[in-house]
Amino acid sequence: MMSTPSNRSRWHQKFRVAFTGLVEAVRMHNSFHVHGVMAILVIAAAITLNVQPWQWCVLILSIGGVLTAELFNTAIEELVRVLHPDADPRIGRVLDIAAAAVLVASVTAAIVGLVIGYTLC
Ligand SMILES: Nc1ncnc2c1ncn2[C@@H]1O[C@H](COP(=O)(O)OP(=O)(O)OP(=O)(O)O)[C@@H](O)[C@H]1O
Repeated sequence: MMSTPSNRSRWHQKFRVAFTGLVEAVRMHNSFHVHGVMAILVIAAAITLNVQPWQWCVLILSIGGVLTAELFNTAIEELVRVLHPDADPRIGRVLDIAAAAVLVASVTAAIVGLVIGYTLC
């Protein structure tokens, strides 16, 4: 299919709103700073240990998984703040489950990093 100027501007708009969302999430939530520092440390270790291309892929997928989980968690938190700012145990459960998704992604990523690090030492 031909890429028309209107298609291109629609895609440009999609990238623009997604990038704006990313910047907003990082600006408003400190958790991203922690994940960012961890990601930089992992990338620095991977460069120092001269990891294989497939190991790079696994590490990048793990980092992406954590950041994606944190973005969904942040989106749910922001939605709750707008739609239901009052305390409610049912809302609390939803937020706890979203936080659990970040925990699972982070622990999995840490195990992946440890396994790759162990095989290289
Ligand atoms: N409206 C609410 N009703 C019930 N419990 C809530 C509500 N808002 C927050 N909580 C409880 O507080 C916990 C922390 O929620 P909060 O949205 O403050 O995340 P946070 O600690 O600020 O996370 P982050 O650092 O990612 O912003 C939730 O997991 C939930 O248990």
